[in-house]
Amino acid sequence: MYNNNEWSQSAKENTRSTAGRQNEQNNCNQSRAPVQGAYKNNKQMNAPAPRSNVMREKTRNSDISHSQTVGVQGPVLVQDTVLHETLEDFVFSTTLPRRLHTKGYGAFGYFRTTHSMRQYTKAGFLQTPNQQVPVSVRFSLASSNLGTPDTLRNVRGFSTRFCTDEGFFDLLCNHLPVFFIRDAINIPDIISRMSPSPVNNLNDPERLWSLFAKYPEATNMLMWLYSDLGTVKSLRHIKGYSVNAYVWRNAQGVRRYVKYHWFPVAGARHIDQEEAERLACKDPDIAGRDLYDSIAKGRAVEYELRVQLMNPEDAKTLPFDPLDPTKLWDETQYPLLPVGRMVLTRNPENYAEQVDKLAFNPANLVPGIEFSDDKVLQGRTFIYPDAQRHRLGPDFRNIPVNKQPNWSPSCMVSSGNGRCVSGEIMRAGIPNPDDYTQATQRYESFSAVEKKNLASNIASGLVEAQHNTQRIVLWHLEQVSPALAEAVRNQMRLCSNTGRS
Ligand code: HEM
Repeated sequence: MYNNNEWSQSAKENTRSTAGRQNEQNNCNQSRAPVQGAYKNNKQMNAPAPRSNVMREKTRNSDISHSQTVGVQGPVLVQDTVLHETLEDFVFSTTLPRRLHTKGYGAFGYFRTTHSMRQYTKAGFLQTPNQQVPVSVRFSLASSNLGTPDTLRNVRGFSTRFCTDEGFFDLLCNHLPVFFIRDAINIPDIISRMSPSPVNNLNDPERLWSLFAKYPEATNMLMWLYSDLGTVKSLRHIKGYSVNAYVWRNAQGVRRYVKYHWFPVAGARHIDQEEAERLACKDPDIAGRDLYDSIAKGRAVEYELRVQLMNPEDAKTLPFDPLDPTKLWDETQYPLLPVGRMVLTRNPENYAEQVDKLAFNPANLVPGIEFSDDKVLQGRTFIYPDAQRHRLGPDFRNIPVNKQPNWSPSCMVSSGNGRCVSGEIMRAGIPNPDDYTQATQRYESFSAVEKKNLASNIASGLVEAQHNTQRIVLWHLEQVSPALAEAVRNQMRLCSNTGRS
């Protein structure tokens, strides 16, 4: 039990500890944040009073586990600033959730360059083998709320902050290599179709499947998301893809397009829909727990970084637009070059401060790494800090986990300096959309079991959509492969007959 003096002393210590904790929680300094002291004080403050003291303390003004009242049962005084502060602290203790990628988990460690990339980029941390920089990583579920089960069909986010001598380089990746659309202006529409109905807040298959009906360019993503790669139980076993192409520029000013790929050293693994649904009931946080427990047991979680590089001139001869994020680059034509290895060794000690407040931004680049003209990436360049101003406040860059020494807007890397670009201003689609070729290649690469699962995964959702939406989606599938469309139709009949979806 605290008397007044003890309490105010404790409160002061607590405030000090919190400030200290924040300062020490710049994830990049890799020190273990000494947070225990702060928690201990919190625990002491919240600990129930020993029973023998309760009656005696009831009559005292110093008992901060009770509101200030007139008499024992009397009304609570508005002047009770202790009560007011306590409740305000509680109400304002959380930040707003992310608009996308809401549910997530964090881990920290380091990235070591294994192969010099000097030939391709002047980025300081990629010049010499064995250079090492601290990293912060957040894994997430793209379309989620805080209660979304980890295993359900979804895109997983895989964001890494490299804390380099030249500033933060944020590499935001997804676990699937292609995206739904090729122009950022369509994002609000597709996110709204993936979200619960505004009428009743329930998931509505018609909304989701109307997305695949409306956007033919999403057909390639459909092949990836509705294969068993869309269901995952361990983040230690996912790949990561930048999806968008960026630009690397070397010291001589030569520009190359680059796509990033993470490979889990423990191997890539996924599960099927049935297993995903079973695990969603058993442990909705299974992927986060698996990550945390592995690191807590001292088992490092590792990924290898590789890149594909392309001469921008190739865009003139390729059958598709290499800056279209609904497309992959052929790995035989653009081989994966090893760059380095990331090792995650440390769990967060305070998720709210160290992970939730991380403000990843595809515009956090370092000299030698720039944007390409990919229309989705260009749309992303300013919306992340806008979202973070709203979510974390206008001072989000000064939150310890986001703070870079001597940062000012002039530290941002502006892409494309020196390029000469001209043309008529317009709103137009790309000349070579080619929405189905890669989807067909993907489908043809599947084994018999993978083809069967894809058809049944699509059918179990599509069967719930309206007839016209089903008709259009089946038409897109027909363009991919008549055999796939037929398999989905058969599965849908089966679902309707058995009343199972
Ligand atoms: C125009 C298209 C897109 C828009 C408008 C958009 C917007 C956003 C926004 C607003 C957030 C939340 C930011 C925050 O509050 O901190 C977010 C998070 C994220 N986005 Fe995007 N996004 C787009 C496309 C993509 C693509 C193509 C990728 C693929 C790599 C991607 C990967 C991520 C990841 C991994 C996160 C989670 C970051 C974290 O863990 O904090 N996004 N996005």
